[in-house]
Amino acid sequence: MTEPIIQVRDLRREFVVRSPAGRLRRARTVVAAVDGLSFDLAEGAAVGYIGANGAGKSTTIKMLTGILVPTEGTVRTCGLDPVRRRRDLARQIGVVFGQRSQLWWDLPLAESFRALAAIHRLPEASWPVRRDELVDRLDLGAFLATPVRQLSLGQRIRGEIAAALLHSPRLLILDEPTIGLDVLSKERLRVFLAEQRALHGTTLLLTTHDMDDVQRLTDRVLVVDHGRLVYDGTLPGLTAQVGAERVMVVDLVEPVADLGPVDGARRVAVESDGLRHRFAFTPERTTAGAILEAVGRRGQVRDLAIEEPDIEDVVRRLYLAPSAVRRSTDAGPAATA
Ligand SMILES: Nc1ncnc2c1ncn2[C@@H]1O[C@H](COP(=O)(O)OP(=O)(O)OP(=O)(O)O)[C@@H](O)[C@H]1O
Repeated sequence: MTEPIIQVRDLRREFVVRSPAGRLRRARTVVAAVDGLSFDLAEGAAVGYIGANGAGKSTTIKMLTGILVPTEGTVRTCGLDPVRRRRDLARQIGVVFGQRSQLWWDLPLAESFRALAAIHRLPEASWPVRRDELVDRLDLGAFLATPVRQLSLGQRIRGEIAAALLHSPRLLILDEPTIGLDVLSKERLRVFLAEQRALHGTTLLLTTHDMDDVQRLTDRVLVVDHGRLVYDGTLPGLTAQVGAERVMVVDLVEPVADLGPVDGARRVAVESDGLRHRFAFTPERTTAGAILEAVGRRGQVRDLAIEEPDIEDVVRRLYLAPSAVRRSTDAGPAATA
């Protein structure tokens, strides 16, 4: 069997936090941001790493990429110890932190790409081809001469992703890549990432608070809570386990005040004087197709959309029922309880 591209065993990272205790004294508390984490990622996988604020996601990613030293446990990324072999690892991975730039703030984007090509020692004969592909697919042509600090958030994130993929890494790690982007920019980014994965087989590890990112881009979900893994499995498995509902939004051509009961679905709202109807459902009870068929018998459907449950809501439900969820449905090491 080939070695996992990421292997994490009993990983722990502590931080010392000092807080005021009385007028002159400061109390010293040790916080375990990551607390006994174990998992494997196979090459080619696409994994969503999710959890509430402060759950330990960024700390894990920093250890996977060699930025932070673990307090205990082991990490191997691309078969390497990330701290000792950080330079070698940098040639095999691409990392994007949505809220922090890795580009040169005062350099035009094109110069940042050139600098990265030099750092990674990419062959002069081939790297411009890759750059042009990325510039084309990410629609960056108009901004190549613009200093990074003058780019909009959406333009900058596209630039960051192009920079992270310039050296065709085996593993792409994205920390909140769509944060702050508008709906259209998010969508374009997801299409691009899915396409890159299909073309190059790049392994993807993604932290996000956006359920649509997870749904569109990943096939496995790891949920972390207080630095511990509390779920390892598929997204449908996770939403089913916590009973989270999807919502189907149906717009009609002509208003209908009451569409009547729809088997397996719960009517959430009727809006715009009967033009828009919302139905909540779980895949165990019915399907989007069955709801559409039932609605179509009573009115003419103009448009529809499915709203996924909110990640924060799913995670909250998961935390509320911890005993039910501490299991692993994927191959590989069981989630640590
Ligand atoms: N340098 C640090 N010093 C002290 N505490 C830290 C440090 N970095 C992280 N922490 C703490 O560790 C915990 C985990 O933080 P981390 O940033 O990994 O969470 P996260 O899951 O990425 O959160 P978010 O979704 O808000 O980005 C938090 O309680 C945080 O306050």
